[in-house]
Formats: sequence, structure tokens, C-alpha cells
Amino acid sequence: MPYDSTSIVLNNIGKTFITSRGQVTALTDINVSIGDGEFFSIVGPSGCGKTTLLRILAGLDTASIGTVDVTITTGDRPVNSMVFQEQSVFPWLTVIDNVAYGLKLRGIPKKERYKIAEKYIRMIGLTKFAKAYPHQLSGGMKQRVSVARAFANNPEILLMDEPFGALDEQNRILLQQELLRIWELSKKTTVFITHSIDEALCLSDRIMIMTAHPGTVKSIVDVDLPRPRDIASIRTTLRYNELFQTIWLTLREEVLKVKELELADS
Ligand SMILES: Nc1ncnc2c1ncn2[C@@H]1O[C@H](COP(=O)(O)OP(=O)(O)OP(=O)(O)O)[C@@H](O)[C@H]1O
Repeated sequence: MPYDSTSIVLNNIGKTFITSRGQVTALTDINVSIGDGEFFSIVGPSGCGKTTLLRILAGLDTASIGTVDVTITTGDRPVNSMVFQEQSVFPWLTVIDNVAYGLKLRGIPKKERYKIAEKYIRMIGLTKFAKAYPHQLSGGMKQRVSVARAFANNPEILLMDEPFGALDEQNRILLQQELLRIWELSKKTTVFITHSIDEALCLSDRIMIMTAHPGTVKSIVDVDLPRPRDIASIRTTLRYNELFQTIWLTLREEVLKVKELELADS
């Protein structure tokens, strides 16, 4: 690992939900360390526990077994910020107030929080829309606001659950490139869930492939593609294609297991 220090350590994480139909074991034996400043993606078949794992990391849910250790560098920053698949902007706030929202909660004075928010609004190319309300924006623009808000909070770690999943391809590529650019400037530890092998390859330092339900770590692949990355050109490289093939072959076995289980249940 090229990282000097560790940002997140997941020790033996397991999660069992108790439901009216009995117990559902979503996660088992997850052991992984994520480096400080690493872009770490998680792929896996549907229902393998990706969102559950991210929610545990975010503190929105608790593990049934195991521990999550997050290294805190300073006490005055939020531990994490999460970006969800669905746009989670507040419709009653302008773009700048949405981006500055977390800073306001932390009691940062208006002038200062606007200065920080303006910097990220500039980075996502929405300066002209700073005073606009979400209903005046497209879906892609709203998702950019969510990304800017997460970065403006300056958390120890950034957690992203399929943030571009609902976007059309053109907007997705634009946002992926923007995310890469902002991440390269900030080198913020990022955990990113995606269904797209391509997206994971374009963005990540490492990709964790999960097994089918119950989810555990099947393998972790080092993405040794050079940075800074240009998404259009990285896809044309031989190494990208080799990595894509390796990941798909590993993932395919798990996706087929899910299909078999679905057939057995039907
Ligand atoms: N609150 C809950 N109560 C009961 N079971 C749950 C709960 N949340 C998740 N599960 C179950 O845990 C398993 C993992 O779900 P999770 O949403 O984490 O998977 P996922 O990999 O994110 O799925 P997808 O790729 O389809 O979004 C599934 O079997 C799901 O039904």
C-alpha cells in the first residue's frame, strides 16, 4: 500500500437484520483497511450489502459484530459526509445555502461559509446558479450541488452511495471527471459504491469486489492506472481493459449466484 497512514479500519464487520420473517445476514467477516487519501470503491451484486456497509461506516447503522476505526486528524471537522444516489438537496434553500448548510450547522459565520461554498460552486461550474433554487436546476446540476456540499463540509472521509447512478451518461461522465478533479486537489479519503466497473476503474485507487449475499470481501484489485486521469483516454488503454476483464470475471460468478438463488426462490 502506498499510503503513509490508515484512515479507516473495518475489523471483522458483520451485520444481521432481525425481520418479521427471521434473521437476514447482510454482511459477514469484512476486514479491510483504507488508506488516508485513498479513493476506494466497492462493487458487488445487487443485495450483497454495499449500502449496509456504507451506512455502518457513516454511523447511520451499527454493526452486529466487529468494529469500525476512523482516524481523526482534527477535532473540528465532521467525521464523514455522505452523498446519496437520489439528490438530497433542500428545495427551500438556494444553491449557495445548500452547499454551505453543513458549515452553518457547525456555526461558521456567514461570510466565511459563503467563501468556502463559492469555492466549491466554482469547482462544479455552477457559479451563475449560486442564488438559484433547486427547482430551477436539472437533475445533474442538483447532484453536483450534493457533491459540492459534501466537499465543502471538509469531512475526514467522503462516503458516496452510487451518486451518479440516476444520471444520464453524458452528465455522468462530466460529473465523474469533476469528482476526479476535486478529489485530486483535496486527496480526501473516499469510499464509493457503484454498480459500474467502468466508473470504479476510472475513479479508484483500489476496488473491493464483494460476494453475493451474505456479503463479504471476495477480492481487492489495485487500479494501477496513472493519475491525473482523463476518463475518455483512460478507457482506451490496454491496462484498463485487462483490469475490466479481471473484475468482470470475478464479479460474474457472484452475479450468477444471485440469479441462481432468485430462480430457486421463484
Ligand atoms: N433495514 C433492513 N432490514 C432488513 N433487511 C435489510 C435492511 N437493509 C438491508 N437489508 C437486507 O440486507 C441485504 C443487503 O442490502 P443492501 O441494500 O445493503 O445491499 P446492496 O448491495 O446495497 O444492494 P443494491 O446493489 O441492490 O443497492 C439485502 O438482503 C437486504 O434485503
